[in-house]
Amino acid sequence: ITEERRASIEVTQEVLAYHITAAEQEIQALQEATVPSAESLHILDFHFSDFGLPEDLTTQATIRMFLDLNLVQEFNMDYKSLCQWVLTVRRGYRNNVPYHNWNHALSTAQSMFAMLMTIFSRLEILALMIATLNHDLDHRGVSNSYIERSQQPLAQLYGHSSLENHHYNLCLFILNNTGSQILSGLCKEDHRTVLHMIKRAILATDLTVYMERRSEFFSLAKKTIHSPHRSMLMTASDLSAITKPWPEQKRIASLVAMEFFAQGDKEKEEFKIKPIDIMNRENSTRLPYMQVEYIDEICYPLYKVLFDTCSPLLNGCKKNRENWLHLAEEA
Ligand SMILES: CCCOc1ccc(S(=O)(=O)N2CCN(C)CC2)cc1-c1nc(CC)cc(=O)[nH]1
Ligand SMILES: [Zn+2]
Repeated sequence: ITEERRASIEVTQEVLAYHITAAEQEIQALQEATVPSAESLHILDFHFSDFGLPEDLTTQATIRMFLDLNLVQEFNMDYKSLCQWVLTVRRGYRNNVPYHNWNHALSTAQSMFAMLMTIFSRLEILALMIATLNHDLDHRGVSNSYIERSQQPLAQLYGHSSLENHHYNLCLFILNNTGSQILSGLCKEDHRTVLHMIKRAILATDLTVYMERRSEFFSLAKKTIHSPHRSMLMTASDLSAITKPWPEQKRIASLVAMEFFAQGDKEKEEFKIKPIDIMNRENSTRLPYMQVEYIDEICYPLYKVLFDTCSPLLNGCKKNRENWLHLAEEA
């Protein structure tokens, strides 16, 4: 695309980054709040759900994770900047999208937090906590293939993994924004390293990339089980809803279905095509069966190789397979 086209799209991103900057009084409220403990927020539990958690507690839970991972002290983060950064990241998600919203970002980060508190280098922990919170920023509730097929600006700018590149770019804008530069305390070397780790981690959440590379992971992971790829931890956190207690998994699956079917509707009316199976609302009776396939093809192999021991994530995933299979047989 032409230079001015690129520039105008980047300006739009800059304007967006400006608009999502948190307001002064909500920054102060968060700054002055007494942040509840990890125990009282249940954020160390693998079965954690943020369903029903009031908005301001979701931002306090994020602050709590950064505090308990000792990231604030160790990387000399200015506390007010951290508050503005969390609030701005939260505003970077669209609350009219059923699944890829702030709740999904927080639950992805909480899964990573629970895994980290129980496996890593300090810089990696910093990178992974920032990456999980920012990994779906400004998601539009449609897939990369939809964006590429409908020639949206993002596709012209990035070509592949358009969404993930956009999520990373916004993450970078917020980290560079005046007042939310939580990495300003790092030395040049660490700063460069952590940005590189964040980029790799966010780009790794593109499920098609995970599907392409997983044979490499699985063979490799066998030998180096103790240093799983950061990107595998990202996917394990991103998909962790499949490991949650059945009521939570059912609730989240219906949000995923809502978003997929909305895209299917858009494809029907805009492209006059029949959407792929999983986005076609006429197939909603096949949902339990699709979830069993999703678990068998994507989730189970991942949790199996990451946590060969019977971990809560692996067990949660196994249990939900049984639940979906039971529903699929009833249908
Ligand atoms: C619940 C509505 C149906 O949900 C699905 C249906 C099919 C498949 S799939 O494995 O066949 N596959 C995945 C890769 N795509 C490229 C092709 C389709 C996955 C899901 C699903 N995805 C997520 C992650 C967003 C969460 C979730 O709970 N379920
Ligand atoms: Zn995600």
